[in-house]
Amino acid sequence: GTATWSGNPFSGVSLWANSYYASEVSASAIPSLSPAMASKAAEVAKVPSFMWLDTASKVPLMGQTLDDIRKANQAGGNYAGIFVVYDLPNRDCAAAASNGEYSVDDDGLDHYKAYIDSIVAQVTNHSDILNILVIEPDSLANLVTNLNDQKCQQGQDAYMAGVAYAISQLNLPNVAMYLDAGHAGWLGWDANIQPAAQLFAKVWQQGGSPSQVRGLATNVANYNAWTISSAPSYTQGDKNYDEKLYINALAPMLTQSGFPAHFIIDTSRNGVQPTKQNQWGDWCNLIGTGFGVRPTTDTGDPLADAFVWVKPGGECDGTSNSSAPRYDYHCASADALQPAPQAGTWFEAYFEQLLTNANPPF
Ligand SMILES: O=[N+]([O-])c1ccc(O[C@@H]2O[C@H](CO)[C@@H](O[C@@H]3O[C@H](CO)[C@@H](O[C@@H]4O[C@H](CO)[C@@H](O)[C@H](O)[C@H]4O)[C@H](O)[C@H]3O)[C@H](O)[C@H]2O)cc1
Ligand SMILES: [Mg+2]
Repeated sequence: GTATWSGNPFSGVSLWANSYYASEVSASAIPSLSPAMASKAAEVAKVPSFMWLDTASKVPLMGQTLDDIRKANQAGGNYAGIFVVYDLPNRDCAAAASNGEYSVDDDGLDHYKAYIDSIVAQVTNHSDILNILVIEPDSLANLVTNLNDQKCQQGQDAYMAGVAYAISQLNLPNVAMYLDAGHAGWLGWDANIQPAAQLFAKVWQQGGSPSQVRGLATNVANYNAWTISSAPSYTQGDKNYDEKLYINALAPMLTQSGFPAHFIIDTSRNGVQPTKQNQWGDWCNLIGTGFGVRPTTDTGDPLADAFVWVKPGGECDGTSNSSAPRYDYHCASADALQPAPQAGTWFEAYFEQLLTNANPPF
């Protein structure tokens, strides 16, 4: 029958650890590790992390993953698929490291709609499986703080229309969605948080106030604590200096704007607190980080549906090679691990850093 959800979509399901990430670990990590570390690495591959659909050509891989899940569920499992929708035109507009395949200058919004349609087809062909989706990391957050950046300014309408299209088309019984909401260090500031709440509510309403949007995802591909006893120095006076403070400040503003939201928080790389950031805005391949709390619904906060691993630990944030395409200077900063390959490709030294520093340990 059709998979459905109500309340917390994470309650009562197991999350799927996809074979794409497991193959990255087994191909690139295991062979170069000591036997002791190799067996720990094999454990990491079993932790469910989100699969990023960062090109249209990745969508068939979503189908293969859903086929794997179907087999496991027919064998008695109750697995949900976990995917990131991530292909807006002018993607990652304020940075260079994760720019995508589509541009507003080249019919990007039409290409994006076709990309969304292909995801809808996969979800529809697997209506027996629950899909939990994070929608477009860094997109709306960039519209809050970076409209001074030309690529963000030019992409603004496509971001709004693209996200509205995505949530209206994916408003299906076997889908639960969380819009990306940056993180405490990005939007938690007094100057940013209210405009952010209004923007999230506006996009949700422009998408038809879809029932299958459960709320927002925070800290995606970032390193903030869920909760920390005192404000680290790099938080520079932002009263929302961790993700728990951020979502508890944001939630009532969203409700006031007519958007009742719950949250998921990316804990894949926040195991070491405080971080070693020189600046809170240092987002690329941060040194000294570790895998954080494993995915769970046991968050201790009614606003937080789950801690999840959205960023697959070991996949790079961006190249440190200044002569390479998509080079972003943040990836050559003093607190960024170098040398680093292209965004999304395997970064073995980073994986080993995360594993060595994991908290809780493997
Ligand atoms: O003292 N004060 O009162 C005060 C007030 C306001 C201040 O300004 C705030 O400062 C913040 C930094 O502290 C800025 O936050 C950074 O913004 C960047 C985008 O511009 C984000 O980068 C993205 O990160 C993603 C992964 O998270 C990457 O996937 C993506 O590629 C990458 O582009 C950083 O995370 C995020 O930390 C805010 O914009 C800025 O408004 C500062 C001080
Ligand atoms: Mg990125």
